[in-house]
Amino acid sequence: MPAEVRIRKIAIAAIVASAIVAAVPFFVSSRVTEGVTLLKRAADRQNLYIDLLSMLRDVETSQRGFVLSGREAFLDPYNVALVQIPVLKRNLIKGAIDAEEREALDQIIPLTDEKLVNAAEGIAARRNHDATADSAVGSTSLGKVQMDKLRQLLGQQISAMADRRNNVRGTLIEGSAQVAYFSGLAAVINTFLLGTAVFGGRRLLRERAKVADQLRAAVTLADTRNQLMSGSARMLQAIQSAPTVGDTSAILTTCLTGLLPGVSGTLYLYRNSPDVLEPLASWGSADAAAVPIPREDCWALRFGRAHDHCCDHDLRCNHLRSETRTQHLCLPMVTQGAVIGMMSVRFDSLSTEQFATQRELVMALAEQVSLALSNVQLREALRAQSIIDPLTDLYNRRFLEETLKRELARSTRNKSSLSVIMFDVDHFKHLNDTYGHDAGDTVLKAVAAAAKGAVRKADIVCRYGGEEMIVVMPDCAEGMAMERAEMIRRAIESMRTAHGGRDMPQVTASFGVASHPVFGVDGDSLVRAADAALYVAKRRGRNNVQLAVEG
Ligand SMILES: Nc1nc2c(ncn2[C@@H]2O[C@H](COP(=O)(O)OP(=O)(O)OP(=O)(O)O)[C@@H](O)[C@H]2O)c(=O)[nH]1
Repeated sequence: MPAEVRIRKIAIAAIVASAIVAAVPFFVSSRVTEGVTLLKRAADRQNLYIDLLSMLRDVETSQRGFVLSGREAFLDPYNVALVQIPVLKRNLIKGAIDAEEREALDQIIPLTDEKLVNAAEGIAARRNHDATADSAVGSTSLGKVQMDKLRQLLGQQISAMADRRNNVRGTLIEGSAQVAYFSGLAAVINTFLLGTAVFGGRRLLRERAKVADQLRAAVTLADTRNQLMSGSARMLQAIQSAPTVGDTSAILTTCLTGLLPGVSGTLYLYRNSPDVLEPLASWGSADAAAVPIPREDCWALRFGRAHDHCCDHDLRCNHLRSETRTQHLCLPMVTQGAVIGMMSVRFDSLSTEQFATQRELVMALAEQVSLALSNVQLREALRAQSIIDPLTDLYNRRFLEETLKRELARSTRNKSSLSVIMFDVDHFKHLNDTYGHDAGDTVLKAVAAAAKGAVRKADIVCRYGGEEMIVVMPDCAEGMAMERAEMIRRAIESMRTAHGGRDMPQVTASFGVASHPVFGVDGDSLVRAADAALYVAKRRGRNNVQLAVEG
């Protein structure tokens, strides 16, 4: 039964029961009221009988005093009684309580009248004769007999009224006890019903508050999930658009801090070695200067599955040895069956419920981030393959052409200079023919490395084709380019190589230098000018640097 219906039923029962219980004392108390009226009536009647008796005594005493003394003053109480007794009689007759009393009154009233007549006769006789007149004395004697009878009858009524009062008083005490009992009972029952209704109401309110809390929590959870979904979608989109894996570092730090409140961590990737994890990004309160960690330092990578560090009994990874007792999770980052890295996560002061939710979220995010990062890695690799010459590790000709075009445009825009150095290994055919093609390859690699080592970071060293190489030097005028070419020449001349356990002979190279805009305004004309200068260098005995001729 729904709680509301239950409460409504209890409330109706409480109202009905209170009405019934309240009516009981009312009925009981009406009986008490009736008893009080009876009590008062019995008391009034008792007083009437007492008064009548008292008046009759006055009549008796007055009469006797007057008969004996003949003094009128003795008749004062008699005269008062003559006025009062008729009133008393009327009241007694009018208010007779029951047949029994009426029967008694039937004796008392006539006897009272007779007594008054007797007294009047005695008094009259005394007035007419002297004090010793027989009639006066005789009436006094009769009066005494009458008085004795009246005293007896009135005494009986006074006692009867006293008994009646006692009975009514007993009934009243009993009624009061009943009123007290029922009032107490009513109070107890009402308190119980009221308590039940209040308790039920409170329970209902609590249940309602609980449901409201659950609803609020569900809405908050849905909001949080929506925010998470849109936040993680934004992060993944940003990762996908990053040109290199290195560029995803800042994206991960920013986005993961926002997406995972109360969670800190570091994301590691295998980059240059399959045995060493290199930190890519840290977020939250994790150490931003995380260091590379050997693969075997992490149990998650050894087991190939998520590894929790929740209590002292969990195996603790070496890379977490300095961490105190917070909850940790190490998570291999797997994509298409291959482990590309590891996420080490710390949960800062989360409740058990929050921990479970955040852990689930971290697992889901790690999976998505793994996929996105592996896409970036793949794209980076493909891109590198398409622009990097696999033998010398220099940029290839395609990249050179693109770069030259872009750099020339920038140079024109900025009105800055740009130089191109073209160089070619001398007598390379002879070296190939003498030591073999593989030995030639070794020398080419060494020449490329020497050239790269002799130029600035901003300069772009490319393999133009065969044993020909070009260096594009942005913001570099011809004088500086000549110097730089000379440095490369000396670096090649002084390098020592070996192949197949045999020392290779010293190699040299010839150089042609051309600068923009003096020797050419576009890439082709600039390269042609450098090539022409290189040709001059070859003709002038090789192993030298020549500046292009203004054309
Ligand atoms: N080992 C090797 N040889 C290459 C490669 N590319 C081109 N060559 C060779 O480089 C040689 C270039 O020879 P040439 O153009 O005659 O020039 P050279 O022998 O260096 O003579 P000069 O340039 O006049 O000093 C050819 O024998 C090519 O086969 C390469 O990738 N590896």
